[in-house]
Amino acid sequence: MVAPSAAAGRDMAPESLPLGIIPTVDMSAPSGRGELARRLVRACAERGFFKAVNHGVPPRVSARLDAATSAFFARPAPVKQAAGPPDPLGYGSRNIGANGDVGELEYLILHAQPAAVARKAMVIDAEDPSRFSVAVNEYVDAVRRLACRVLDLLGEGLGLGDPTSLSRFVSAVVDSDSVLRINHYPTSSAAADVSAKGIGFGEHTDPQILSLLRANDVDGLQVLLPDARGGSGGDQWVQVPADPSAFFINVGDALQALTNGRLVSIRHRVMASTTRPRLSTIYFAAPPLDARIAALPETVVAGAARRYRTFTWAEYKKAMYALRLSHNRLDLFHADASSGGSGDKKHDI
Ligand SMILES: C=C1C[C@]23C[C@@]1(O)CC[C@H]2[C@@]12CC[C@H](O)[C@@](C)(C(=O)O1)[C@H]2[C@@H]3C(=O)O
Ligand SMILES: O=C(O)CCC(=O)C(=O)O
Ligand SMILES: [Fe+2]
Repeated sequence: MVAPSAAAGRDMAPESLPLGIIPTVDMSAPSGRGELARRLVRACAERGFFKAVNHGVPPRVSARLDAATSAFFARPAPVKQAAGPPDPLGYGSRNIGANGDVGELEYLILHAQPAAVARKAMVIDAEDPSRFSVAVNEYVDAVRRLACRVLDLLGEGLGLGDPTSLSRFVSAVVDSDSVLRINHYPTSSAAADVSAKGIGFGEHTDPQILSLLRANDVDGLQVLLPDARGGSGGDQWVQVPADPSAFFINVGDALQALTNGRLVSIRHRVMASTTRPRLSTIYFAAPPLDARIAALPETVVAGAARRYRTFTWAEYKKAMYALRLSHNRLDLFHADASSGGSGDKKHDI
């Protein structure tokens, strides 16, 4: 499918979003907190995705992390391989997950928790492990704060009785199951293995609550937007123009379930660049393993059915690791799906 270019993002107008426009949200709230909360809800309900500017993560914190991760990817292959294979955390190359997915990239997945980062840093930067740990922990702190702020605003915009109900899932430091992933896409060449077919990272939704992505100035990220005309043209892959100063934030499967489908987990992918390498860093804000994921009562419209059965994050992860990248894994937890279903076929939205 050919990817049309998205129009340059602008701060959103109050009416509904034109197709192809990447919603851009100014997190400094020039129009007030209430308006910011409404804009975030609309972006996450209509697109499942937005570009955050003036987000408050200090540029020096991002620059320090980028320097540390770029230095790692520049090291000889055997040094990098010592931090792998991904189990599922650690260094990996070309293989994504354990079920046969491949992409034109190498990556590092870290448990976003200080003790785990310190252990991995001993292999990643044996010369000065604390240099790596400090860069990662500072970044994780800043981006976790941003995730909580977005979730609190979404809680307000959704009219939750306790607006912190969403951020509380991801605010823990020690019990956190959040992960930091750094993807390095070298330039793809004609000689690249045909099995990856120019795909940097194949289409998927993110399983967690919220994903916060920052990348260098190399394009490649695409999001799948629904056909506005309602049928004939089909969904469209839309290119997201690169902006290294912004965060691209998307709803994950768990947040879709927590809001009974009101906020949507968007499908996205990365196309490999033929000209310059892409470096992206994604913080996946996740609940603790024993957290119960069930639609918050305020998101279940009166008389409507609950779309998903209750599950723990550990249960969801088990299912996710057993499946291919492109699988629509939330379907397995649909209330109508086999066991555990309510039998009520009515949909609330
Ligand atoms: C094929 C897979 C890779 C993945 C685990 C999975 O079995 C299905 C979900 C994939 C994904 C996508 C978002 C994140 O990049 C990721 C770290 C995650 O949490 O789910 C990856 C997993 C991975 O690469 O291990
Ligand atoms: O590397 C990117 O830009 C996005 C990758 C992605 O979607 C992911 O790792 O889940
Ligand atoms: Fe993703």
